[in-house]
Order: sequence, then C-alpha cells, then structure tokens
Amino acid sequence: MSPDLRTLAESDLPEWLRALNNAFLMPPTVAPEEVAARRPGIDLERTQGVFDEGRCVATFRSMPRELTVPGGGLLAASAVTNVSVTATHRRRGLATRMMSRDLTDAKERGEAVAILIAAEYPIYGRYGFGPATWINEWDVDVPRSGLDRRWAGPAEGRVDLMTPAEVRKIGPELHERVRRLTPGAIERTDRWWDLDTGQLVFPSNPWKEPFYAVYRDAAGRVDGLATYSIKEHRWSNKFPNVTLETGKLIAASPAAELALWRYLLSVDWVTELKSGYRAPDDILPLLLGDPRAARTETNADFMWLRVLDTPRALEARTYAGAGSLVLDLHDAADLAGGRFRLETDTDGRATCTPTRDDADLSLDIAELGTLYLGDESVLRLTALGRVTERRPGAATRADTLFRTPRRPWTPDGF
Ligand SMILES: CC(=O)SCCNC(=O)CCNC(=O)[C@H](O)C(C)(C)COP(=O)(O)OP(=O)(O)OC[C@H]1O[C@@H](n2cnc3c(N)ncnc32)[C@H](O)[C@@H]1OP(=O)(O)O
Repeated sequence: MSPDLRTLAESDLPEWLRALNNAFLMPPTVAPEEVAARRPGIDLERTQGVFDEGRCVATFRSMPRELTVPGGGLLAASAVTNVSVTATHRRRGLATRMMSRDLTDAKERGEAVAILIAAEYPIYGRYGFGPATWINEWDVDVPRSGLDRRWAGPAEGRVDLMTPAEVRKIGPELHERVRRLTPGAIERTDRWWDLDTGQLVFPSNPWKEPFYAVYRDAAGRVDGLATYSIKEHRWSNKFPNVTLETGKLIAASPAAELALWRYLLSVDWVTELKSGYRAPDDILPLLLGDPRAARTETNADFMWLRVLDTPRALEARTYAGAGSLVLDLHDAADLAGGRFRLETDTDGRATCTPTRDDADLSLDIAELGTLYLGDESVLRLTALGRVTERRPGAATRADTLFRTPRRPWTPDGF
C-alpha cells in the first residue's frame, strides 16, 4: 500500500508531532501536555501528513501571514513551516508532493506569495522559491569597540528595564509600527507575545526570564524594545568576562535603535555582545568607534519567497520612480509564469498586466522571488546567467526600479 497523504484530523496530531520531532532530530515522544499547548497554534485545515501503515512519516503546514513589501504595503502570504520527511522515507518525492499541493491551495486561497525559512539552502529553489532576505550576526568585542565607557544614557528619551507583563502590554503596538516600516517583516501573533513573555510555555522548552530594555522618546512614546540574556558569568583573576546575547531588538526610530544598541554595549561586566540575527545592513558595526570589533559570525540567506500571483505581488510594492519593463517569467509549476509588462509612475506605484510585447528580461520565477523585496542585483544575476537580458540596458533599468535604499529584513522566524 502506498503512503497516504492527507489533511490531519484532530486525533492525528500526537503522531504527526512525533514524526516532526523524528525528522528534526529531537526526542520523539511528545507528552499530552505538549500536544495540548501546541494545538492552538496549528490550523488543522492547513496541515498535511503522510501515513504509512498508520505511522506518520512526513509533515507540512502553512499559515496566513502579512508580508511587508517595499513602500509599506502588506501582502497576503502563505508561511510554510514544519516541512519534514522521516529519514526512513526520504528521497521518494514526499516533500515534493506536499509542497505542490500547498502551493496550489495557497494560490486558490488568494495568497500572492509563499514564504519560508529554509533549513538548508539547496532544498527549495526547485519549487520556485528564491532567497529574498538575508541576516547577519555579529560578535562584538566590547573592550575593543572604541566606545566611551562613561555613557550614561541617551541624550534624548530614556531607557528603562520592564517586566514581562509590561512588555506583553506595550510590545504588540510597537511591533505593529515597526513591521510596517520593515520590508520583509511579518506580524507577531498574540501567541508569539505570550510565548516571548512567558505567559505560554511549552513543557519541552522551559522559559527563562530575559531582560527587557524599553526606549521611550522625549514625549514618552515607546519606540524601541530590546530583549537580552546573559549566558554565563565568567570571572578570571577578578576580571568580569560576561557574554550578553541579544534576543530581539526592534525600533521605530533611528534614535531608539541607537539608544538600545548603545545601552546593550554599555552594560557593566559585559565584554562580548552577540547581536542575534539582524538585518545585513544593521547600524551596529558602524556605531562602534572601531567597526572591526564587530566580527561577522553569520551571513546567510534567511527568508525564501515564491511568487504565486505575479501581477498582485508586483503591484503591491513601490519602485524608485517611473519606468517600464517586460518580464518573461518561466514557472515549471505553471502557477505564476507568463509575460508581463510592469509600468511604474513617478510616485513609484505600479501596474502589471499580461503582454505579448517583446521581453526585456527573461528569468525563472525563483529569481523573481530573490529580486522581489529589492535585496539582490539584477546585474549580478545577469552576470551569473540566471537572468537573461533581451534588450541592452534592461538589467540596469530593472535594478534602478527594484532596489531599495535599506535592505529588507525578516526579524522573526516562523
Ligand atoms: C520550511 C521548513 O520547514 S525547513 C525544514 C526542512 N526539513 C528538514 O530539513 C528536516 C530534515 N530533512 C527532511 O525532512 C527531508 O529530507 C526534506 C523535507 C528536506 C526533503 O524531503 P524528501 O521527501 O526527501 O524530498 P523529495 O524526495 O521530495 O526531494 C525532492 C528533490 O529535492 C532534493 N533534496 C531534498 N532535500 C535536499 C537537501 N537537504 N539537500 C539537497 N537536495 C535535497 C532531492 O534530492 C530531490 O532531488 P531530485 O528531484 O533532483 O531527485
């Protein structure tokens, strides 16, 4: 009997979570309390499981999210997660079957793009995804950072430490503002905040209270929040030698961002600051007296994007001025391909319509995913042979339209 692929019923969940843990190399048995805690975060309608002789051997699910695009528009996205195939059933096409089904369903639901965070780089390009946002992680040698150790707080506004309960109240409104300013960001659910502030704890993942530093501007408006923790206290010969790990740092203004980084870098005893995953063009290294003190620990792709509805996706974002481009898009899965004319006006607003005109650029739908949020250079992809220029100068024109002044960033996983 061939394995049976289906949407989960309520009673399938414990076995499905067990399969997920198997593939993600975590202790397989999931306690009933864990299943109960996870259940509200899972929309059964958007799950898939493959069962072989009653045993779950593959998992998949997606959830609706709003993706911020250049210009601040919000685009309906299908956020794909928990993709797994048990090692006993690998390389038989199970992931491909689940992905094909979910992408078709997402398009029917009216989601213009699918997004995911790839466990490994080579997996998702074949399904039309391209890496759309990147992350950087820095390790700062604080004593060599060249910062004035007498820093006593921001010149304007203030930084205060707050309790998890206070953050649970003020965090969501702040994040709503921040994510609209951040192409590549998605919303945080109430559940996200409950987990972050210890109101909801998974039995398998005990919560340790972090520190929460909040920045308010001179008028008292909450404009920034940084979460951080200390891994271990190391003292040798009575010298403090402590590592501060930044959790999430979000800021709605440059003043808030500067004040919070400066605060974290000035906590007494701290000799090493780990930044956590940040935008690749985060200000952190350049605010140091000596940027060499910020060593890059990670520089990697983060969120991958797959266009499902080309006109809607391209019309949702804005561009750097007026222009016109004909894109010939190849899509092996036949979801979003075709030839389209993109017209932009001086305000950067766009229309995108099917056309039979000659193409300016030909590319695969996965390359459009890479270019969509403005992070990659069309010229660079042309040099690699991944974009073909059909009209001289078209790649440069496309770069002028698509690229953004700051790089997109996805602050949260999903
Ligand atoms: C969004 C997320 O959830 S990311 C998490 C992804 N999950 C994991 O990394 C957990 C461990 N790995 C797994 O569970 C599985 O190996 C998966 C899900 C990555 C792949 O599942 P499979 O059922 O083996 O994939 P499937 O058989 O459909 O493979 C399709 C193609 O992708 C290739 N492929 C699959 N996984 C990988 C990989 N990790 N690296 C390189 N190629 C891969 C296969 O070789 C195959 O290529 P082909 O079409 O040229 O023959």
